[in-house]
Amino acid sequence: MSAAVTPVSAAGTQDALLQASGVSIRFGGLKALTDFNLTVRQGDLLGLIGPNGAGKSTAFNVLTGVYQPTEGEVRVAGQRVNGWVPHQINHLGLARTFQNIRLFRALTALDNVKVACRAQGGLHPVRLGPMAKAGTALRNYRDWWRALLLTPGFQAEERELTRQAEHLLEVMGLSHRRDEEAKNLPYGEQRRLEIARALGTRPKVLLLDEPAAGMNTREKADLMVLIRRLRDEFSLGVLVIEHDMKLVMGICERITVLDHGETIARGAPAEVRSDRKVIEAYLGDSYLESHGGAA
Ligand SMILES: Nc1ncnc2c1ncn2[C@@H]1O[C@H](COP(=O)(O)OP(=O)(O)OP(=O)(O)O)[C@@H](O)[C@H]1O
Repeated sequence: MSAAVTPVSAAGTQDALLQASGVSIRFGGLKALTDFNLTVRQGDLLGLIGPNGAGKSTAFNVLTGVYQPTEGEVRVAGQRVNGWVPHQINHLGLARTFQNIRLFRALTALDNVKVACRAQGGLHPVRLGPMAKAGTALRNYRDWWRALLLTPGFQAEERELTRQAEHLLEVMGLSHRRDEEAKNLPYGEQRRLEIARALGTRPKVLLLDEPAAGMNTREKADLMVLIRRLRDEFSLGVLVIEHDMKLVMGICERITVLDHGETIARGAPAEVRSDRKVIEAYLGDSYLESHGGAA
């Protein structure tokens, strides 16, 4: 099914948690993403695939405020976020993991998640007026003293943050790593810790950039089950970039395929994997042969 056959529907935009409309971005002469459209709603489990350099990570970076679109619009929870920076967009309920793991390597697994849980309690300084900024500064000053004096209120908050972080470690199967430094965890567990940390910010939409990279077959199979469980348990919309076709085709209900920044196909896994353009640009005929032919 081609992208032209299934345009993004304008219907139901109110319940869209994340929406990209006509998003393009250029780096000098290179159009890294052209007229990109995507809608994520609660309960969605969507995939974004394509060959190396197709624009997948660029799409994530535009959606999360790392890059600003040259054209088009990004909305999170109905709010236009063009010009916003990543932590502001995160506060609206969008969290992500990275292709190259970005944990606080010298912090324990627990503290990595606690940092995220704590950050969610903060404000959006860039959007605040002078009065609100002064209020934030005062609050920071007060919090600094509370932490220094270990007031009962501070200790109660700490206990609650620890409880939340421990729960997320448990969900991600990492309780046994609670007090280990992130850098000492096996690669697959570091990837799961990144997801736990993203969940710490209490997102409504979770973007996973190659979550199975570097995992063995068993870990990938477990991850498939886990991603579905997270979607259901945390009432999320999930968007996954992944090169492992078994994983993408196995869990995603709809898939968008990019090539040279253009959306060349969009649809259910069965439609996408039998699309001639997708086979030519990405899957290759060997994929077809090993998966019993195409339409
Ligand atoms: N900051 C940047 N400046 C210049 N060019 C960039 C920048 N970021 C990405 N690009 C270019 O945009 C294109 C898309 O890159 P992107 O990383 O999004 O691809 P990808 O689909 O994620 O690839 P991969 O599967 O290898 O991660 C590439 O040609 C890349 O070199």
